[in-house]
Amino acid sequence: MPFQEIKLNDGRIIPQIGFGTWKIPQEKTQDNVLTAIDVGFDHIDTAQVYGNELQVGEALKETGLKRSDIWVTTKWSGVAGTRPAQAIKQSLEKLGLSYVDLYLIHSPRLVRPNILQGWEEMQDIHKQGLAKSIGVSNFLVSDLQELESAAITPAMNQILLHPYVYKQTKPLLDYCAQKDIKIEAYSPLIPLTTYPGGPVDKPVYAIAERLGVAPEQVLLAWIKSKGAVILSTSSKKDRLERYIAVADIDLTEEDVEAIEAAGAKGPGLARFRKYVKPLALGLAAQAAVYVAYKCLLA
Ligand SMILES: NC(=O)c1ccc[n+]([C@@H]2O[C@H](COP(=O)([O-])OP(=O)(O)OC[C@H]3O[C@@H](n4cnc5c(N)ncnc54)[C@H](O)[C@@H]3O)[C@@H](O)[C@H]2O)c1
Ligand SMILES: OCCc1c[nH]c2ccccc12
Repeated sequence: MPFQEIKLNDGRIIPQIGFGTWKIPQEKTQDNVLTAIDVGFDHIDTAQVYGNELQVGEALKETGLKRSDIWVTTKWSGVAGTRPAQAIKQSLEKLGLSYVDLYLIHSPRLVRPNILQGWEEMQDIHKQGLAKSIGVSNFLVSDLQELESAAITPAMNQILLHPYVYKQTKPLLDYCAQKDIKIEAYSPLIPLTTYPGGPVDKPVYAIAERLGVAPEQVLLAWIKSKGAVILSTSSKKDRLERYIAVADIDLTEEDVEAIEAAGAKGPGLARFRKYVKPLALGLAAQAAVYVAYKCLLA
């Protein structure tokens, strides 16, 4: 099955595979983005904190693509204490765009404990037309529940998704499906990049051999089977071509189940999740403020 047209809850259609730009050095970003577009990517994912929006913008300018032919996502990351209203203007300036397709709150840490208030700032950006769609990233069910009374339901939750975290993430996936919040899967290749030799390798390599494809393609096809948007990256053209070719790779139900059964035997969320829990320093600071307050009252 080719990549699906994923329809967001605001009616817009997002391409199912996107090229991620995290950790790409500024001096390589323009070239890497041009290569990605050259092999067929029409969706680029960046963020305020990646520090390469200017170079993404240069690449977009160089392609001469019509604005409607490319999907651009960026994120408010709270760099230098910026709030969304200021951050989006800076991002658009760097990207050389008048709007982004999708604007995300990069982490719930940026808006806790006043999640709804932070989201209302995103709604203002949407109202002004600076972002055609708005969403969140790394949000838990408890974070999303805070937004149930909001005027706009987030269109997207961009999250860590790979077979080692699937079972524990399933309640979040189910909640998002129920609220029509679509999922973007980041770091889908972690079983190969960070945890090679783990239990998922066996089914992934066996399926890859049977289908005559590469193991990374099997992992991306597994994400595709979940109806999520795939975010991946590489500086290598041949790898990017393989990612795009996942459009033509379909796993059987047995393949999907074998990958998930092996994933459930792996290390789970505690090993891989980074951008969700409150910062340890934040908690320590909160505790210190509380103690100081109690001392003042005493
Ligand atoms: N919202 C967030 O908090 C968040 C967090 C992480 C990533 N992201 C986004 O998602 C994008 C993709 O994330 P990622 O870079 O972690 O993705 P990923 O898991 O797809 O890893 C990509 C890496 O895997 C390597 N790779 C490909 N095939 C391989 C193989 N067979 N063996 C070993 N390595 C192989 C590639 O060369 C590349 O370096 C990012 O660039 C960013 O845009 C967002
Ligand atoms: O998106 C990639 C991971 C990441 C890098 N810096 C961050 C700041 C906030 C949330 C996530 C990230």
